[in-house]
Amino acid sequence: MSQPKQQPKKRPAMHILFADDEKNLQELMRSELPRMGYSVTVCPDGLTAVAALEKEPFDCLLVDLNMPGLGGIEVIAKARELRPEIEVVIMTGKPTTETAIAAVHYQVYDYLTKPCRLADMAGLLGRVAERRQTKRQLTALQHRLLRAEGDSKMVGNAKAMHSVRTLIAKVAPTESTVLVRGETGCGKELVARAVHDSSLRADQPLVAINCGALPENLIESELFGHCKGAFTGADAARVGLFEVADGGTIFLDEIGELPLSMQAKLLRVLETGDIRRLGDNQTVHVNVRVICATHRDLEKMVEEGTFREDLMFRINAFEIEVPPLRDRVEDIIPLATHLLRRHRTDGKDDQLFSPEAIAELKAHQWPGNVRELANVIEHAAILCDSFPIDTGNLPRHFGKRQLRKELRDSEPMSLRQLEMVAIERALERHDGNKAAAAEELGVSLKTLYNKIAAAEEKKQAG
Ligand SMILES: Nc1ncnc2c1ncn2[C@@H]1O[C@H](COP(=O)(O)OP(=O)(O)OP(=O)(O)O)[C@@H](O)[C@H]1O
Repeated sequence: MSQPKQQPKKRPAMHILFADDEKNLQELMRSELPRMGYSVTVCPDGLTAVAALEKEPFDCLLVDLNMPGLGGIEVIAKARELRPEIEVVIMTGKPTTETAIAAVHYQVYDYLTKPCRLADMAGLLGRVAERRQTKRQLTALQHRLLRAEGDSKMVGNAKAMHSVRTLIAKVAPTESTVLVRGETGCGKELVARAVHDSSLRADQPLVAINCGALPENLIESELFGHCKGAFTGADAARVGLFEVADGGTIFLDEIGELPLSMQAKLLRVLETGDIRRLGDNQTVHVNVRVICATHRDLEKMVEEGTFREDLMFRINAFEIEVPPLRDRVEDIIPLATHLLRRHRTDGKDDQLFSPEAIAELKAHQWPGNVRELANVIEHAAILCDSFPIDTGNLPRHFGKRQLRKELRDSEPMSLRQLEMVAIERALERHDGNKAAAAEELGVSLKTLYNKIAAAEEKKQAG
């Protein structure tokens, strides 16, 4: 006969540490808290509570302030030290200013005045549990984001990136609006994050929005929010991203894609700091630092009448130009290694790519910059069973596409001429460094010298 399936044991919604010297309350909590769906450890005094905190983690500390020996505030101070993530709820007979100040200091979530009704306690603990759940979800989301987008670490030491790093360091601690320019996928958002992370607002939110990704009618409500009923479909009020970013930074990516009507509204907000939710006639003042980015030629757009000149002057007070990846060839392999680590942890850093794969990666022109490199590396990480990654693991036709396009667009050439084009390109990319060019081309330094000498001879002869 088959055994009836055992139901998996339901995990309690929270593990609570209850500390109070009143015996009848201890008994009550021992029976009532599990009935509310929580597990509980009951302690009769402060010292026992601290010992329990040292032994195991808890979600919530429910603590009486007036206990003999170690008082509630001391227990809370110790809890913050041992378990910084714990939520604290105070129980007190008569709240005083001192306890209120201590509560703020130790980030106490809320308090219950004794004698309290069980229903009030259940309501409060329900809110604490929700808060724990939200925090857990936030951590999970941050983890997913980290896997998808990587951390904010800027990899690469190429000379072309030195001025970018210097500019970030200079502008970050100021309140200046920053315009990050550069081709698509070259790391503009990463630069914006670096500015925010090194600024005085680093512990406040950085909110990013892609101005090109939303239809015109949605972007205003996304940026400034709306009231209930402001337009068809606005079933509930919504806070805009400027309000979410209050105290922090807003990153307006692809600012060049912002429709003209929105440009005027954005300019007003940048000048006054006042925003108005759609459908509202009240304004709200926000304190937000603005960083914009674009791959478009804003000056040309101004000439063509598609971008407001006054807005351009407002946002380009300080510019950072991120160089394309093809101008920092020496960063390609360190970047590829860094990007590969998003997917694979095995293999030694210096044995992840074969010399041929390295040559192909370095020779590619990377029109999609680091984002394109990230995609190529993700593809290779999936295909490669064991390291090193070889050319066969790179996407099909990778590297050849660019050459084919150049060949299509060029005059007819001999093979020797074609070889020289490749050599000249490699030398250009490596600032004339022949050893680096030879490595990229997959030939020895001697062969490279021979080929250059032969080409010179031919030129002089004819
Ligand atoms: N120097 C770098 N070091 C590490 N990772 C980088 C670097 N530059 C770019 N990346 C990574 O490449 C990807 C693209 O970068 P990012 O989104 O910052 O580019 P972007 O210029 O803002 O792109 P778009 O033009 O599409 O908005 C991201 O995953 C980012 O983490």
